[in-house]
Amino acid sequence: MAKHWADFQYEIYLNGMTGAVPRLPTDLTRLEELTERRLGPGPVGYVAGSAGNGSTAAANRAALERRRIVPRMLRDVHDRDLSVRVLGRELPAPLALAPVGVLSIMHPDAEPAAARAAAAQGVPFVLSSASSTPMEQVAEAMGDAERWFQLYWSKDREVTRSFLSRAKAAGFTALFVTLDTPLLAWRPRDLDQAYLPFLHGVGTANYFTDPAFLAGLAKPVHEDPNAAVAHFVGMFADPAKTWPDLEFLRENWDGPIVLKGVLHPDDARRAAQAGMDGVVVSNHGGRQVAGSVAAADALPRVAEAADGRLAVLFDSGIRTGDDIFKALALGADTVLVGRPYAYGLGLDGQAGVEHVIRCLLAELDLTLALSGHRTPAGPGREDLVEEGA
Ligand SMILES: Cc1cc2nc3c(=O)[nH]c(=O)nc-3n(C[C@H](O)[C@H](O)[C@H](O)COP(=O)(O)O)c2cc1C
Ligand SMILES: O=C(O)C(=O)c1ccccc1
Repeated sequence: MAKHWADFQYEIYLNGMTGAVPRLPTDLTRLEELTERRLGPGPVGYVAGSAGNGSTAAANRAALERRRIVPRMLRDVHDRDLSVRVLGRELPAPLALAPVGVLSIMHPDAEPAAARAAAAQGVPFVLSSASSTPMEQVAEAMGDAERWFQLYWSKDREVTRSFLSRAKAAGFTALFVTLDTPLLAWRPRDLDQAYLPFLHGVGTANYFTDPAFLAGLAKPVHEDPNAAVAHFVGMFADPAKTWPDLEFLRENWDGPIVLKGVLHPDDARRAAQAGMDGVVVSNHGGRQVAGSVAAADALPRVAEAADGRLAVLFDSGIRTGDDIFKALALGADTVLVGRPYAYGLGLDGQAGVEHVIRCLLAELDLTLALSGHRTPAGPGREDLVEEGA
C-alpha cells in the first residue's frame, strides 16, 4: 500500500482541534528568513549565500516560477502512488536530501539528526564528504535506511580509495561524485565576513578520522590542527581531473555512480559512455558558477541526452511541492533538496528536517492529484506552459 503523503495536511488540521499549529511554516520559502533571524550571520550567510551577486540562485528560482502548471480535470486521481525506482532502489517518493557539508554550523545534532529524519520518512540521505560527523556515525544513526555517499574527489588517490571502502563498509549504496566544485567559487557573502568553516576544522570529520589522510600528516591533528586543516584544503578537490579519470572510480566502487553538477547535454552523453549510472542536473544551488544557466533551464536537454540510459536527478532551487512537479515534468526522475532541510535542521533539529520532507511531499501529492496525475511518471512537458515564451 503506497504511503499517502497528503495525509499530513489532514493531520495538521486535526492537531489544530487541540489548539496546536505547526512549529515551522508550511510555506518553506519562509524558512530562510526565519533562520536568518535566529542564527548568527556567519552560518546563515554560508548556507544562504551563493556565487557572485546571487543572480544564479535567483535564476534557479525564476526558471521554476516561470513554468506554470496547466491542470487537467476528471482523470480519477483517487489512488496515487509517489514511489519511484531510481538507481536500482525503490524509493517512497521522488525526493532525497542533497549532500550539504558542515551541518554542525546549523545545529549541534548536525548530520545524524538530518539522516535520522530522512530515515524516519524513508527518503535517502546523501552524506557529504565535508560532513561534520564521520560517515560511520551517520550510518549508525540510520539503521538500514537508504544512504548515498557524496565524494569530493581528492588529489590523493589513497584518501579517495579509503573513503570509498569506508562508505561501502558503512552501507552507502550509491556514489555521488561532485564535479562542479574542484575549487570554491567567488562567494561574496563569505568573503565579506571572511568566514570559511573548514579553517576552524568544521566539516573535516571524514578526513580527520581517515587513516590514509592521517598518514599524510607530520603530526597528529591535535598537536598541529592548523597543519591538518592546511593539508585538507590542499587536497580535498582536484581541478586537474578529466573524463578518463572516472575509470579509477568505476574500478573502486561496484555500486551505482552518479555525476553531480552536469548542465550540458554533451557531458551527460560522456557520462553514459563512461559507464556512469546517473547525473544530477545541478548548478550547486547557484553557489559555483556565477552567471550559470539556471538548473531547470538545463534539465530538458540533459534529460533528452540521457535518453533513458542514465538516471536523471535534479537540484538547485526546489522549495515547494509544485517545484518538484515541474522538475518531473521537465524530465527529472527524482529531485534533491539542499537549503530547505538545512534551515529545518537549524530551526528545529531532526523534527525540522522531517517537517520539510513532509511538507514537500504532501504538497507534491496534492499538486499531482489536482493537476490530474497519479504517479511521478505522469507529468510531462505538455503539463507546463512557459511564461513569456
Ligand atoms: C551549505 C551548503 C553546503 C553544501 N555542501 C555540499 C557538499 O558538501 N557537496 C555537494 O556535492 N554539494 C553541496 N552543496 C550543494 C547541494 O548538494 C545542492 O546541490 C544545492 O544545495 C541544491 O540547491 P538548493 O539549496 O537550492 O536546494 C551544498 C549546499 C549548501 C547550501
Ligand atoms: O559550500 C559548498 O557549497 C560546498 O559544496 C562545500 C565545499 C567544500 C566543503 C564543504 C562544502
